[in-house]
Formats: sequence, C-alpha cells, structure tokens
Amino acid sequence: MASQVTFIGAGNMASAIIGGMIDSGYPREAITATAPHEEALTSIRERLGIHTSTDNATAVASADVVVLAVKPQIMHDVCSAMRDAVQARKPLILSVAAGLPAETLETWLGGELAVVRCMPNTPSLVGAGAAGLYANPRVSEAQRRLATELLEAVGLVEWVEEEALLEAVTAVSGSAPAYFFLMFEAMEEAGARLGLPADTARRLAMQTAFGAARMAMASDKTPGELKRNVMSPGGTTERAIEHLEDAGLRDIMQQAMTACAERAREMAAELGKR
Ligand SMILES: NC(=O)C1=CN([C@@H]2O[C@H](COP(=O)(O)OP(=O)(O)OC[C@H]3O[C@@H](n4cnc5c(N)ncnc54)[C@H](OP(=O)(O)O)[C@@H]3O)[C@@H](O)[C@H]2O)C=CC1
Ligand SMILES: O=C(O)[C@@H]1CCC=N1
Repeated sequence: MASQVTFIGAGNMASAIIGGMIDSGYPREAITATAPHEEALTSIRERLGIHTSTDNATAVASADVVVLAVKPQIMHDVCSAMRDAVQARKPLILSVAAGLPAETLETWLGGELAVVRCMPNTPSLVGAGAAGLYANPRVSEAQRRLATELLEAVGLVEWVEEEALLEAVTAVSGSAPAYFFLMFEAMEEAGARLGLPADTARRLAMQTAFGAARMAMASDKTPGELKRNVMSPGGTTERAIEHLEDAGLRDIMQQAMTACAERAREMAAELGKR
C-alpha cells in the first residue's frame, strides 16, 4: 500500500509536488494537504482529488510522511502546534522550506525524528525542477527512496551527504532560475537595441536556452566542447564569447554564487535561533 503523505501547506510548492505525484501515478487517496482556510482547500481538493484538512495535528496523525511546505517564518509555530501528534506517530519529515536546518526542525517537532531537508527550485512548478536533498542520520534507506520518489515527480533529485552542501545547492539550482531570467532580460534588451521587436527577442532567447539545456543534457560532450562547436574560427560566436570572457563572466558567476551560498548560511543561522 502507498505511504500516506500529508502536506502541511497547500501553496505553490505543495501543489506542484502533489500534481507531479498524481501525474506519475501516486494514489490520490494517499495524499492529504492542509491550510488554515477551507476556501483555498476547496479548490485544491476539487482540482487534484486529494484529502484536505484545516487541522494539521489530525492530518499528521495517520501520515507516514509529513511534507513541511509553509513559509519558513511561520514554521516554528506550525511545528510547535503539531509536535504531540508528530511524536505519537514519528513519520518521516520532509521539509522544502528554504534555510531551516534539519536539527532545528527536529527540535521544534520534539526530537528523535527522521528528517529530509530539500532545496527545490521554482521550475518544479512546471515539472522541470532541480532539488538537492539531505537526510539526517535517522532516515532509513526506504525513507530515502520515498523522498526521492516524491521529489522526482517534479524534476531532478540529487542527494548531498553534508547538510552544509545545501548552501552550494542553493547557489547552483535553488536561486539559479533567477540568474537565467536575468540573462533573458539582458538578451531581450540587447536584441531590441539591435532592432528586433522585444517579444521576438524574448521568444528567441528563451527557446535557445531551452534548446541549449536539452542539447547539453542529451549529449556526451562537455559544455565546453558544445560551446566550441558553435564557435566557427574567426566567426560571430567567437567574437561574442571573447567579450563575455574579457568582461569576467566566470569571475562574476563565482562571486555571485559565493554570495548566494553565504546568504543561505546566514539565513540558516537567523531562522534557527528561535
Ligand atoms: N515557491 C518556490 O518556488 C519555492 C519555495 N520554497 C519553500 O517552500 C515553502 C512553501 O513556499 P510556497 O509554496 O511558495 O508558499 P505559499 O505561500 O504558496 O504556500 C504556503 C502554504 O502554507 C499555508 N499555510 C499558512 N499557514 C499555515 C498553517 N498554519 N498550517 C498549514 N498551512 C499553512 C498557506 O495557506 P494560505 O495561503 O491560506 O495562508 C499556503 O497554502 C517555503 O518554506 C519556501 O521556502 C523553496 C524553494 C522554492
Ligand atoms: O531567494 C531565496 O531566499 C529563496 C531560496 C532559494 C530560492 N529562493
């Protein structure tokens, strides 16, 4: 029988994962989602055909997995209020909340719990996410497989063996959709200055990013080799790449991603203080 999965929170992240689970054949009757107001739940219940509840403690009472999908700022209060119900059942805790350390969540929920912490990203909303997962030592192999199954429903899953590496995951994939969106903005602006209608430039830039990602994922060649294949000697691409290299693009990425990982570390310290 399928594991009973209760989502605490029924917003963007929870709906994305639930939608992906259902699309990949997970039984709807084994899924419950909670939120404070019935109105929001009615729509998700009608759309996805899952169970819903406004009572977190009751919803976790029969859960094998509890997915924490509320905002990090309210997590302390949410965890404290369902602590007894969680301790009575000791389900696997799977948190998608940015920044909150596994040990902090375990403590807020009363201790001695198997906790998987996940750093997802927004393309999960269209089934093309990338997530880094960390398991605390209490997580069993079967629970790891289950967490993998749930997150693979919305994209790629990569496990890290040290929790601190989730800060690097934040820099490489959690925050990274925004780097590409910035690149789209810049390419649209540059394309428009070169005379294209802005929306034409935008569509061309996005399709090219999509194609480049698909091609790189399907190819045995390294990104460097694929890049060189586009660069005819003395041609247009070579000129553009020279500009990007001379302007220090690699250094800029290094600095931006280091700053991102440092901020993830600071946020973990701030959020874990309560
Ligand atoms: N959005 C994203 O792409 C990403 C999100 N995350 C993480 O995912 C988590 C959820 O984010 P996201 O889905 O975007 O947020 P949303 O605001 O979309 O969803 C939060 C959900 O929690 C519900 N909620 C609020 N209070 C309670 C409560 N006391 N008990 C149960 N449910 C409650 C909200 O209900 P209501 O709306 O009625 O208040 C809402 O359904 C966050 O911790 C975030 O850090 C991580 C990476 C990317
Ligand atoms: O910007 C943030 O803090 C969150 C974490 C990863 C993506 N968004």
